[in-house]
Amino acid sequence: MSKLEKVPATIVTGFLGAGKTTLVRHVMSQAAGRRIAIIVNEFGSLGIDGDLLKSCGIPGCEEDNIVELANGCICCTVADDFLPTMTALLDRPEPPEHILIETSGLALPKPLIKAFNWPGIRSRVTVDGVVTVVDGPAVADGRFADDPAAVEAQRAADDNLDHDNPLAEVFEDQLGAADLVVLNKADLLDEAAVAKLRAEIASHLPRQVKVVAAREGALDIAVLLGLGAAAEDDLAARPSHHDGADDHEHDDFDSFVVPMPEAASAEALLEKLSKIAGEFDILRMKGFSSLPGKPMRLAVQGVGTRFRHHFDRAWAPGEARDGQLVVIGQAGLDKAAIAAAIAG
Ligand SMILES: Nc1nc2c(ncn2[C@@H]2O[C@H](COP(=O)(O)OP(=O)(O)OP(=O)(O)O)[C@@H](O)[C@H]2O)c(=O)[nH]1
Repeated sequence: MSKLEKVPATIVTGFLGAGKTTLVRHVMSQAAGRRIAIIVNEFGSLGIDGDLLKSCGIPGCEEDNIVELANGCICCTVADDFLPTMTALLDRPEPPEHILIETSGLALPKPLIKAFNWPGIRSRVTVDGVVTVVDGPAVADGRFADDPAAVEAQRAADDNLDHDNPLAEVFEDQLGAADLVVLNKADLLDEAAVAKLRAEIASHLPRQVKVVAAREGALDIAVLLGLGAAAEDDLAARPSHHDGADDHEHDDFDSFVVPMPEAASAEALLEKLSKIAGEFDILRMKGFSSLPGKPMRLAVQGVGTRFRHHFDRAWAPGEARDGQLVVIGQAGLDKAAIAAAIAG
């Protein structure tokens, strides 16, 4: 790459648990020696996504290549966190050939795209494309849908209101910014459901954007990278519910960390967590636990009531085998009751 060429950056966005980290891992598995740096941003404070990437064993996912921004959503911390991080990456003796930015599941992509117009980086890096990952089954379950009666009632009081569901707003902002939509978790959907979801997603897209179905974010790197969108030059085509607003808040959502006791088995733990997720309508849980006598750490992931686990790495000698779990949901979660249920 000549010094005059801008480094392309791909923004991977999508709601909590849609499969962004899984997709990033898949891209890295196809890097074939290409120098790809990853910036990963999380809403929860444990830095789990970064940890899972670093321990995945794929060449390129070494610690040096991954920068974690765990200080809230990237859309609100662009000036403090994102820009210095970007500058530091570009100033490396061997700058990355491509940069992947995984936003938090609650981040609005537009302020991040706008940041690429800042004088310090505008001439050095460009948004190659915004890839929006969609959790197919969650959309099919109506997670992002409004209650039409509630919207009508609230609209009577507020002309500007267009959603009663805060998830719907984040979902639309993420689709509004997309250059490519990945309809993920197709393994959990039949053909008719995929066709219906394509139509539903298209109804939220402000312009013609390709929608590709995927399992585990497994798409060819040539489909995902090299879109050449220069999204920072094209902001008007990417509507946001927060256009015109100087600032926005994430106070519709809440996140906290609770200790997770040692469980008898992975199956028993997952069954218990899934029940709690349903009971308290929790959106996302992820964390680590220890099993008696097992040398490996158990990583657990929940999206709604759907859970998965794997053993991610050995506990280090002398390391406290303390389990921890990040819980994310809509504001007003009963933290004490959830912590008690997990401890019980
Ligand atoms: N069944 C199924 N599960 C998937 C698929 N892709 C990802 N998952 C699972 O969904 C869960 C969430 O995946 P992640 O890749 O961590 O999602 P994310 O969007 O990075 O999550 P956040 O960073 O918390 O917003 C994990 O348990 C994944 O294994 C898929 O295509 N099918």
